[in-house]
Amino acid sequence: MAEYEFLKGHGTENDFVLLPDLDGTIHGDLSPERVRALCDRRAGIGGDGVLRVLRRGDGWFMDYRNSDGSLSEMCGNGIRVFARYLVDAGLADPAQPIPVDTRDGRKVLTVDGDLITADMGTPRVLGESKVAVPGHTWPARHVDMGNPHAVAFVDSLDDAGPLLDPPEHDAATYPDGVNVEFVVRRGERHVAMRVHERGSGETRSCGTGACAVMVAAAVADGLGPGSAYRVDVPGGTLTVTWTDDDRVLLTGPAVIVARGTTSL
Ligand SMILES: N[C@@H](CCC[C@H](N)C(=O)O)C(=O)O
Repeated sequence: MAEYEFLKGHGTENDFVLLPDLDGTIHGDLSPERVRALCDRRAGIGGDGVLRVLRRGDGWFMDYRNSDGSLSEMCGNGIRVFARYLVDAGLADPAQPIPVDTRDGRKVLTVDGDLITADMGTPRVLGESKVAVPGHTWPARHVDMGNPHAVAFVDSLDDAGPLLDPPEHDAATYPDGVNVEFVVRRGERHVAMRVHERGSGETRSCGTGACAVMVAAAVADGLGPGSAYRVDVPGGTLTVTWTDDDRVLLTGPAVIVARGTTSL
């Protein structure tokens, strides 16, 4: 049985299985079944998603899959873990910006010791719809960070309940599903969130989600580009900066915690 190299890493406990496949010859067509097997927390390695590391031209491509095997355009924590892998493996110089292509286009990462910042590009602040869990319904702001988000401000993070199932949402607004964030205020420019991710369920952090939350909070506060928020997630703390030139920067820790081989 063939054995393949893997690594395991996380960004604020949003965890991933990394599959180095630099020239694209190892993993072929990474099937949803294999992704589910790798992400299985009992029979597999366990993770919220898979990051396949591909070389593309003179740069890199992050082939991201949710734990249910579905594709997403972008993963903000995943791309920071991806950059950590490149640096640890000697494939990228931490003193230089690191460009990584994704299904949402090129992102550029910068490394500052334990912290990695991803330039996530320009957010799209769209309309409002509703999200619901049993017993609660909230208005939710649609923010597109390359992938879709619905941001709901709630009285207590407990109100979201166990989040075992995807929250109800407007299928016309989100024909491909949605990542739903529940947010409370913690202080000035400081919020806390829980998230139910499309394709992965409740996770302990979501980078694109933290960016969507920051943007929704800033808009609600009458702010916009030129502001920064602390965003607490169950797995740690992220900093999101909305720059004067309308780009969103996501900063936080990203670590590789294990490496080995697998036949999965
Ligand atoms: N955890 C990620 C987002 C992963 C993709 C998402 N579940 C989707 O389907 O859009 C992040 O850190 O951004």
